[in-house]
Amino acid sequence: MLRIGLLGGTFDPVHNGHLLAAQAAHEAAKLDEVWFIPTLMPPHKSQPGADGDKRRQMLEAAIAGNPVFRVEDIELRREGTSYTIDTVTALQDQHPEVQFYWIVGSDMVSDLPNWRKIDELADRLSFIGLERPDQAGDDSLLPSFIRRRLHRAAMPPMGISSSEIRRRCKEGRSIRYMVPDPVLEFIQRNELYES
Ligand SMILES: Nc1ncnc2c1ncn2[C@@H]1O[C@H](COP(=O)(O)OP(=O)(O)OP(=O)(O)O)[C@@H](O)[C@H]1O
Ligand SMILES: O=C(O)c1ccc[n+]([C@@H]2O[C@H](COP(=O)([O-])O)[C@@H](O)[C@H]2O)c1
Repeated sequence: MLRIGLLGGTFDPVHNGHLLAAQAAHEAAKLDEVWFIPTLMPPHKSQPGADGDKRRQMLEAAIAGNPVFRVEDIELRREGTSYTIDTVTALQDQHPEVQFYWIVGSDMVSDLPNWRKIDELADRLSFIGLERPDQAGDDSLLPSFIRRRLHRAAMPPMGISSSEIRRRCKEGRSIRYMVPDPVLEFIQRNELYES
């Protein structure tokens, strides 16, 4: 059975922290592939700054050349709020032969109990929760049905966020080495995040 990790996010824009997170999950959980899933409308955030197609193009540019990374635009093609349960249900229907894992950043693990239909989601797949090697995540506060389905994967801390990148662009500061060069070129060419 193919083992595929799903990394959902706004990716506004994708940055090196996302790529390292995908790589760490790939290695720790012995995944065959990681699929990046850009949200159309994130459940717990304001609307993205860049439109879905531009965020998808930046992702494609970021992962080019890595045969085990792929962009899955299922949420961009579905109207309304991008709930993970809807995405996972659809992907499992389309790929019954695949074992899926949902990858979550260390800051997101404690939020899992608030996700839509989290009990059904935890029945459908396991989670890979990234954690800093020097700072183990405290899972004792999570409900046991989530804890049972949570695998931890160590990742060297990388203090980069999309909001920091957008802030830097607005201030005219450099984001070089925070995003892959093709993403930097795309942002500059399209004058993204300048206002
Ligand atoms: N630097 C990072 N290290 C590890 N995981 C990350 C990092 N940045 C984001 N993630 C994880 O990647 C997923 C998608 O994140 P998202 O697209 O919201 O990026 P973000 O940088 O957190 O964005 P924003 O700053 O706009 O909130 C989430 O699970 C998030 O926890
Ligand atoms: O389905 C939910 O209720 C839910 C609540 C919060 C976050 N998520 C998903 O988690 C991923 C990361 O979220 P975010 O807010 O960091 O972009 C993204 O794919 C979201 O759709 C999903």
